[in-house]
Amino acid sequence: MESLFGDTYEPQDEKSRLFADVILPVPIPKMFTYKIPRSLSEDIGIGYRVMVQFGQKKVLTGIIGKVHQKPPKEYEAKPILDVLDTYAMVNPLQIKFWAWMAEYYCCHIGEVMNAALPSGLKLSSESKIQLNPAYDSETSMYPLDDREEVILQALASREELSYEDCEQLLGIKTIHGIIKSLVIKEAIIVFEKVKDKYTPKVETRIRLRKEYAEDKKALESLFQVLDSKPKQEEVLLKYLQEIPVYQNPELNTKGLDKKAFSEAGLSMSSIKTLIKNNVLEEYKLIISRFEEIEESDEKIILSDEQMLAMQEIKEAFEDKQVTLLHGITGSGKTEIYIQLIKEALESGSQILLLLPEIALTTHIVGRLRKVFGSKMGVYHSKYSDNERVEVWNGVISGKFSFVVGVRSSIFLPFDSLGLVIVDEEHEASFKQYDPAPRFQARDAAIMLAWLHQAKTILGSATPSFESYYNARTKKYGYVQLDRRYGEAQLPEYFLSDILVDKKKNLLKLDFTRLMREKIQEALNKQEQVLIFQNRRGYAPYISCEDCGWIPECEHCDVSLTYHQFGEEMRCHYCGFKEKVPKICPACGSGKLAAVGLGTERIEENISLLFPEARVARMDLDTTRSKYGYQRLLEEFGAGNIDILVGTQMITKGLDFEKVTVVGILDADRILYFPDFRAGERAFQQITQVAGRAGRREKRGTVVIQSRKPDHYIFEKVIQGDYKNFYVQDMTERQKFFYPPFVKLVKISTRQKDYKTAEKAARHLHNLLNDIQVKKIMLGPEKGLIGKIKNQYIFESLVKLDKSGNAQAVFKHDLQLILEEMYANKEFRSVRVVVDVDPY
Ligand SMILES: Nc1ncnc2c1ncn2[C@@H]1O[C@H](COP(=O)(O)OP(=O)(O)OP(=O)(O)O)[C@@H](O)[C@H]1O
Ligand SMILES: [Zn+2]
Repeated sequence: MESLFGDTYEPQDEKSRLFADVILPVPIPKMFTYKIPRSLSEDIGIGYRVMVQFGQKKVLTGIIGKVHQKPPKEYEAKPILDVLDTYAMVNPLQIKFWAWMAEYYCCHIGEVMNAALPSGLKLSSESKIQLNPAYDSETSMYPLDDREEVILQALASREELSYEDCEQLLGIKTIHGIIKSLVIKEAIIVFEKVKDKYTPKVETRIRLRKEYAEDKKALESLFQVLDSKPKQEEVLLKYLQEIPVYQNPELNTKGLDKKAFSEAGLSMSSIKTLIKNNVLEEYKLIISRFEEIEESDEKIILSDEQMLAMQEIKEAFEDKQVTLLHGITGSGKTEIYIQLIKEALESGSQILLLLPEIALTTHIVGRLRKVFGSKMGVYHSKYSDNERVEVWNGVISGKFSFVVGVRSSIFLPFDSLGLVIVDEEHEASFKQYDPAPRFQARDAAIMLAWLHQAKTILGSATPSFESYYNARTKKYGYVQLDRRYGEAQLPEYFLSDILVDKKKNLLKLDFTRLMREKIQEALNKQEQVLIFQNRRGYAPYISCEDCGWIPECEHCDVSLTYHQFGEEMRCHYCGFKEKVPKICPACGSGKLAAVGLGTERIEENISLLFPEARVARMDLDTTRSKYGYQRLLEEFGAGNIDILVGTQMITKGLDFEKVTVVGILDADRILYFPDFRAGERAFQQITQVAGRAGRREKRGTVVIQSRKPDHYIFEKVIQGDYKNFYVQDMTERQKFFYPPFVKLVKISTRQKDYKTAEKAARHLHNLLNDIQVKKIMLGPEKGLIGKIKNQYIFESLVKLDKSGNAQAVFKHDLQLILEEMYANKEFRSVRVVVDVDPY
C-alpha cells in the first residue's frame, strides 16, 4: 500500500496490513496465516514459495495460496521469513485445483501440494555449523580434543561447514557426537540453511575476447604473436574453424563448448594461457537438459472414418465438455489425437496428453516426437528431479505448450489448457492408491480441464463402464470408430483348455499344444509373439510337497513370491526379502517346490520349449533403470526379440507391425478377482492384449489358455460384444448398489495391535453410520489383505446416494469425526485412511 509518509508511517490497525495464507507440507487440513513484512510486500503473491516459522522450532517452506487483509482470530500471525522465488512457481488455477482435490478426496491441501510439486522444487533445509562468536579458546573452560580442533581450525577460514564437510575433514562417517560436544562446549552454533534441490545444467564455454572478435586487424597481429607458440595457435585455429567470426563476428557471443577442445585433443594448458593473456575468455552457460529436435512436416492423411470421427468430436464439443472416443484396438485413435493437438497448438492453447504408464509413454513419445519435435514436453517418474523441474519451468515459460505424461502431469503449471486427452482412459493405473491424495487421474483431469474451460477426450477401445455410462446418459459426447485402420482386421481367437491337455499329457511346461503350435508357426515365419501373464517373479509361492507349508511375509498377510534371480523370496507389498530355505522349516522335508507361474518362469520355460527363439521379459523387475522400457521396446521394434513375455505393461497401446500371435497363459487369474469390477477388467485386459496382434495386413492370432474355456466372458470378448456385456454387468451393479449408481468411499483403520485396530474400526463405523444421509454401509471387516507392514487393517465400505448432497454432507461430517477420533487418547495411534472412489 502506498503511503504519503513513506516508511515512517505505521498503520493504526492491523487491517491495512497484508496477510498470506500459506500451504504447508503438514497433515493439518487448512492453510496457515502469516504476516507479509513490508519489505517483502512488493515481491510476493499467490504461488510464491516462502519460508515461515512453524511451531517453536521448525522452519518450513510452503506456497502462498491466498493474500488478504484479515488477521487470524485465534493466534498472532508470525511474519514470513523470506521469499524464495522471483516469479510464481504455481498459478492461481493450480491452487484452485489443489483445493478441489483435497476436498473431493478427503485429504489435506498440504498433501496435495506434496504430490504436485516435483521434488526438485521442494526445498529442504540442511544443518550447517559456524563458529560461535562468543567463543574464546584461551578462556574456555573446556579443552577440545584433536578432532574438535580440526573442525574449529577449518571454521577459522570458512564461514560455515555442512555435516558432510566435517565428515570429509575427519574421514569418519558419524559426526553427530563431535558436533554435539562442540555445541555443549559453546564453540559452535548449528543453524539451518535452505537449499534449492534443483541445479541447472551448465556448460563451460570459451569465446574470443571482444577486442579480437570485432577487429580483424587485431586478430591478424595476434596470429603473428602466436607464430612461435604452435600449441596456442592450434587452439585458436580450432576455434575459428568452428566459429567463423571472420565472416560473422556475432557468432562469437555464443562461443564454443570447452569440451570441443579436449575432444579434439588440444592442450588444456594452452587454453589456460590464452585465457590468462586475455585472448580467450571462459564463461558458464545454463543449458537445457533436453536436446533440440526438429519436427517433421510429414502430413498425416486421415482415413474417411477418422475424418468423420474428428468431425463428430468437434460437433460433440459444441455442447459437451467431455467426449468419449470409443475406437477399437488399432483403429487409429492416436492419429486423430495428433490432428486435434496440432489444431489446438495453432490456436495458441496448451494441451495435455495423459497416459496410464511409462511403458506406453515411451512408445507413443517416439511417434509424437516426429510430429512435434522438442515443442513437446514429456513428464514421468523416470525423469530425474532436475529434468522434471525443467519441464515444469518450460510449461511456465511457454517452451512446452504440449505435454505428454503420466498421472503426475495433471499437476504441471498450465495456465491456458485448451485440450486434455486421456488415452486408455479405462486403465486402473490412473488411480493412485497410496499415499494421499488417493486420486483418479482421469477424473481429476476432467476437473482440471473444466477449471480451464478446456475440452476433454477420453479414448479407449474398451471404455470404463462409468465413462460409457456417462456417454449413454448424454453427460459426455460419444464417438465411435469400429474398424481398424487400413486393411487390418481384428484377430482370430482360440480357446485352449488347460485341463484337457493335462489329462492327455499334452501340457508341456505350462504351455498347451495349441499354444505351442501357434507360437512355432509365428517363429517359422519370422513373426513376433507376445505372451501375457500378470504376475512378476518366478512363481507366486513356494510350497512344501510333503506338508503343504507356504512361506509368508513376516510383516504382511501374504505369501512370498519366489524370484529365481537372487534365489530369494520377496513380499510385493513391503519389499521384505528372504533366502529360500534348504529344508521345510515346518516338517524338515527337502521337497520344496515353486508353485504357479510368474513372468520369470515363463521366460525360462519358453527358452526350453523354443531354444532357437530370442526371448525377453518386460515387467517391473526388468524396467527399473531409466532407459529400461525404451531399450526393450526398441529391441522388440527392431526385430531383435522374437518372443516378449510381460505383465500388464505389454497389454495396451503397443503398436508393432510384426506381432501376429498373442498368448494369454492363465486367463482364469484375470476372471476370478474379488471385486465388483472383475468382469469389466477381465473383458478389458483380454481385449486389449489381444488387440496387439495383427495390426497390419496379416490377421493376428490370439490363444487363451483357461481351465474354464466356456466362461461367458470369453464369448463376449471374442464376439467383440462390449455393449451387451456392459448392459448385463450394469444390471448387476444396479441391483447390488455399485458404481456408477452409488458413490463408494472406503475407510480403513490401521494399527499394529489387532484388537485396537478392530475396536477403532467399530467405533468409527458406528459414528459414520449415524451420519444422516442416504447410504448403505458394509463392514467393518478385515481387509482383503489383513495385515500390511505389520499393521492390521479393517475396512468399512460406504455406498452413498448420488443424488442430492449426500456426498458433501458425508465428507463434511467425516472430517469432524476424524478430528474427534484423533483427539481420543485411545485411538490416537490408529491411522485412518479415507479412499474416495477406491477402484
Ligand atoms: N491416417 C493414418 N495414416 C497412416 N497410418 C495410420 C493412420 N491411422 C492409423 N494409422 C496406423 O494404424 C496403426 C494403429 O493406429 P493406433 O496405434 O493409433 O491405434 P489405436 O486406436 O491407438 O489402437 P489401440 O487402442 O490398440 O492403442 C498405427 O500403426 C498407425 O500408425
Ligand atoms: Zn510384506
